[in-house]
Amino acid sequence: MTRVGVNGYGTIGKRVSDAVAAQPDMELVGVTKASPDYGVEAAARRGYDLYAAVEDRTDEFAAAGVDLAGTLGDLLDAVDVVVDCAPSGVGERNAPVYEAHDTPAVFQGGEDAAVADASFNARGRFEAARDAETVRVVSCNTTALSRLLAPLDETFGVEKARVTLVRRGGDPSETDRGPINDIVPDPATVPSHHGPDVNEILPDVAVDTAALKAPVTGMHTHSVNVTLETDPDPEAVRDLLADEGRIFLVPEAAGIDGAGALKEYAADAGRPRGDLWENCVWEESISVTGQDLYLFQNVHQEADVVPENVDAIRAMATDADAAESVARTNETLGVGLDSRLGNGELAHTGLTADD
Ligand SMILES: NC(=O)C1=CN([C@@H]2O[C@H](COP(=O)(O)OP(=O)(O)OC[C@H]3O[C@@H](n4cnc5c(N)ncnc54)[C@H](O)[C@@H]3O)[C@@H](O)[C@H]2O)C=CC1
Ligand SMILES: O=C(OP(=O)(O)O)[C@H](O)COP(=O)(O)O
Repeated sequence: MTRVGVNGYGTIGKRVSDAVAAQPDMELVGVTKASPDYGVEAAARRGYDLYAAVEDRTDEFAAAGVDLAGTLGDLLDAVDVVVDCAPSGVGERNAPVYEAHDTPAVFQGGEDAAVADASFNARGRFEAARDAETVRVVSCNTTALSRLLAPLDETFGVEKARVTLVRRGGDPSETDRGPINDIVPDPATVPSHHGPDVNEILPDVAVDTAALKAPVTGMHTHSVNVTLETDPDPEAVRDLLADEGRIFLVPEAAGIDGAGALKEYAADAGRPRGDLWENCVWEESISVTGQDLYLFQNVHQEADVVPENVDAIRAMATDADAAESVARTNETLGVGLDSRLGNGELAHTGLTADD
C-alpha cells in the first residue's frame, strides 16, 4: 500500500486526491489547505484528513472551527510520496521542504523541468520515474500532445509536428483570469513551452508549438499538423488512435460540436465534476494529404493530468510496469469513453441506456 499526501487542494489537487483515494493499492493519508475556504468542506465530505499547508496559519483554521490533523511536516512524515498541487511556481519553493523530510515528490507542469529528476507521461516516459526522488507530470497541453505523438511516431514515424494551441483563458472557478474580449498570442514568440516540454517526454520527435489564449474556460483546443514518415490512409490513423486508452475519438454521429457539448456528454456519462481524462480527437477532422496528417483535439485542462499523477506515484513507489499501472488506473477511474454511440452502454458508468 503506497501512502500518499496531496499538498494543495485546488483544481488539480482535489482531483488527484479523489483519484488516489480510488486506487486499491494506495492510501490517501491527507490533503493540505493553505486557508480554510470552501475547499475544506469538499475534503471533509470525502473524509480526507486535513493538514495546514503553511504552519503559521493554523490559527485561521481554528478560528473557522476547522479541525486539523496536523501541518504539512506531519503529513510529509506519514507518507511515501507527496503530490505537490500548489500554484505554479510554489512547487519549486516547496521542494526543499520535501527534501528535508526525505519525502519523494510529484510536481505539476506549472513548474520548470529542472524542479525534478524526471518529467513524466505514462505513454512516453514511465520508466524515467522509476525510483526517482522527484518527478514532474508535464502540463495538461504537453500531456495531451505526448499521448498523441507517441503512437503516431511509433507506428508511422513523425518527421515534424506543428501544433497551434488555443488555450483556455482560465479555469471556470478563476474569476480573475482572462482575456475576456480578445484572442491573445501567449506567448507571442515561438515555440511556446509546450514543444520543448514534449521533448522532455519524446526527445526524438521534432515538434514546433505556437500558443494563444482565448476567452473560454472549458477546454484547450489544438490544431495539429504532423508530417509523417509514411503516408497512411486516414482509416489507419483513426484505428491507431481508437486503440489508445487515453484518447477518445469524438464520433461524428454524436453531434458534439465543441467543448460545451463535450463537457455535457461527460456529465451525462456520470463523470465526476464532468471530467474528461482523455484527449478528445474530433474523428471527422482526421485528414491525410500525402504525408501530412491534420486533426483537431480538445483537452480538458482540469482533468487529463489526473491519471498521469496516479501512474507517476506507481512508477516511483512500486514495481508495476507502465502497462499494469495504466490498466489499473484506467479501470479504477473509468478512463476510456466508447466512440460507438447507441450500443446501449454508457462507458464505465454502470448506467445503461434504460437508466
Ligand atoms: N488548472 C489547470 O488547468 C492545470 C494546472 N496544472 C498545474 O497544476 C498546479 C496546480 O494548479 P491548480 O490546481 O490549477 O492551482 P489552484 O490555484 O487551483 O490550486 C492550488 C492550491 O494550492 C493552494 N496553495 C497556495 N499556496 C500553497 C502552498 N504554499 N502550499 C500548498 N498549497 C498552497 C491554494 O490555496 C490552492 O488551493 C500548477 O503547477 C499548474 O500549472 C497542470 C495542468 C492543468
Ligand atoms: O498546464 C496548463 O496549461 P499549459 O500546458 O498551457 O501550461 C494548465 O492549463 C494551466 O495553465 P495556466 O498556467 O494557464 O493556468
